[in-house]
Amino acid sequence: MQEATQDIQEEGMAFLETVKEKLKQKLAQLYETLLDGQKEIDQMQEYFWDNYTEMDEYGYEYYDNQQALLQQVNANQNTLSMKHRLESLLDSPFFGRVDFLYDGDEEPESFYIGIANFAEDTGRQPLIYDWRAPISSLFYDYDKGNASYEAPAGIITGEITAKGQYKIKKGKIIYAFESDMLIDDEILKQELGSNGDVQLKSIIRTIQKEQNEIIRNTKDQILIIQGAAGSGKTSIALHRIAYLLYHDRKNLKSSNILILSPNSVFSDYISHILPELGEENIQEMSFDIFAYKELKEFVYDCEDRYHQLERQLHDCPSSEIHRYRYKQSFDFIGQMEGFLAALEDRLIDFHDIEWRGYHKSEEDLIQLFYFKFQDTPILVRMDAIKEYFIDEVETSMGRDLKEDEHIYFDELFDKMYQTKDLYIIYNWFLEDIDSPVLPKVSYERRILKYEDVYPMLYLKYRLYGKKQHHRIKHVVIDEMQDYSYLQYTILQTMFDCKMTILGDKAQSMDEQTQDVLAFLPKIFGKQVRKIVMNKSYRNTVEIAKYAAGLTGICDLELFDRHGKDVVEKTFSSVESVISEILKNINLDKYETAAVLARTEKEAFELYSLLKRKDENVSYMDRDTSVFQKGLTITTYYLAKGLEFDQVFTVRSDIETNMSKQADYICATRALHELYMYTLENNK
Ligand SMILES: Nc1ncnc2c1ncn2[C@@H]1O[C@H](COP(=O)(O)OP(=O)(O)OP(=O)(O)O)[C@@H](O)[C@H]1O
Repeated sequence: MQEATQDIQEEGMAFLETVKEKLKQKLAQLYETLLDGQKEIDQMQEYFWDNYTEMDEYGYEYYDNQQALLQQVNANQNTLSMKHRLESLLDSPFFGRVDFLYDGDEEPESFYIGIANFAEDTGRQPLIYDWRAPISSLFYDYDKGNASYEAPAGIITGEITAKGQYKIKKGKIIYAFESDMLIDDEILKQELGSNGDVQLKSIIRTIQKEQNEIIRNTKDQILIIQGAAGSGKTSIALHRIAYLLYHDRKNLKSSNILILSPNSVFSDYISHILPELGEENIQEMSFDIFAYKELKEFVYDCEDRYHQLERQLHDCPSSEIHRYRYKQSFDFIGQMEGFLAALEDRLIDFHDIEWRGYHKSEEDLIQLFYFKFQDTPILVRMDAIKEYFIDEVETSMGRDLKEDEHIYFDELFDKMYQTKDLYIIYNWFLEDIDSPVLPKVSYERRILKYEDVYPMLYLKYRLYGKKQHHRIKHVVIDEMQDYSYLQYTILQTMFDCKMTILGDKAQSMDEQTQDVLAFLPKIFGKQVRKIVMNKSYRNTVEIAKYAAGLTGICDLELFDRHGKDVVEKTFSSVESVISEILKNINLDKYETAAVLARTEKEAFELYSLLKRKDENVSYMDRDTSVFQKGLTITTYYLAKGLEFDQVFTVRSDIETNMSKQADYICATRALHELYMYTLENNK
């Protein structure tokens, strides 16, 4: 073992020098190309300005010049991103090595694995293999001994004769050793023991076997990952995207991927991973913001999920909570479908249409409406009939209609609808099912409660039709437990593509933990594959055990990293809590710490008090878009998905139905130290 490690070290060191040399040569070539490219751009611009006035009257020369310029700018951009990639390779060219003896060969070959492929020239065998290359799976999946990997040509078999792990920083080896295990636990412990960052880290050096299986899964249409807090779900989903982009460059671009993330801070927190892995960043969106934009035409503003949650945290009547839940359920969709089936008769008043001798009788219109155009959504069906009629008229007149004539026809056909206002139609429905109706107010005063946002969006899609988002080929849904049956139904109709859906039922924001796994197969059909991950990596054993005890989770596997015991303390005043936090906070040792409260009001009060003692604290609310280093004060629900070196949970001693989940979410945010503080009588 000693000897083997020495080989790995010495050969690694020699190889490092060779690779660095080649990387430097390649970079020097790139600098030249960049300079030439820039010169070319300058000359093109100069030529353009000198000759602008003389360019031909049809603009062909102008157009050609612009195109040439654009091409050169793009070429420079590509060279620039290649330069960035090679510079980061120069800093740390590889982290793994596998010596593989192909069946039938006499000598093993060494493969070095890094963040990206690097070959001296295109077409030559790589010196460094991208962690996503087929051969690299040997590094993650096997110990020394018999092994195989899936290459484009089929399964390749052989034997791993040696494996090495390296840490290289600024071009120097920090450590190198031979490891006959998958990924040495000591290395993982070091990675996990390091301080938290304001950005989620890339885990390519230490991806675990069960995680690798998910990252490299290209087969399943809908992949659902139910994973314990800190099991690496978000990391895996993002590494999976990087893997899919690498393997299907022809069909999949970063613009074809959409991440539905809970809020802007979370988007910021995960935003740098893909660029770090050599891919472009991808679109992220909160479903609530999307829904709000879709309904903007009918309502002035919409509440988001956090408004609803805050109401629940402030003891709103249970009837209201039941109504909210009911409005997101399967049964509610059924009721709405019943309403829709009978809506046509109530909504439309057919009558004859007459224009300059051209005529459509009521019977004709009914025929067209119920037969010819029956598949067109109701509120745009009259438009289809109008176009049909206009077509007949124009053919017969032998000319196109003028703009004012079109306006006349628009009004004529629109008048047959009682209303096209979704807000009013939704209110008819609420009346029908004996639910409290929305206030009958002008557009500027229409603020939609959260319970009505998705029902109204569903209604909109059924009455106006929905946009198919064909450009999107993969959707990632994080925090899956926080989406309702209705939301998944809408998502299923919007996106007919692959999905990675991940979450943890124990981290539900609602007081009822909902198991979305129970209904997702009903919505997405047989194409669903579910994977459960029970091993938690984020927290120390002490914190993970404490957190598991809060919710009664007993099937959790813990990674063996130890730290301080969890501190539980009760206080009689908020001032004493503040001084205890200030006593224990250690930002000399750590990077990030959080004070997590239950409600917005409580969080803001703690923030104001802490701010008086220390300028360097940040308050995070639902509009915050950047996660800062240092001390952050926020609510438990906004801290979901994030992690901090130290966590101070401040809760009142009044138990509510949501206390358990809130405590669990807070506790599992802590990497190294957890303090659970209780404030008596909420003072
Ligand atoms: N294989 C790994 N190597 C190194 N670190 C890892 C690995 N897997 C997970 N981690 C670390 O564990 C922590 C938790 O990961 P992540 O946030 O992806 O988990 P999660 O399951 O989404 O958590 P939660 O649901 O609690 O928000 C992160 O710090 C991540 O870097």
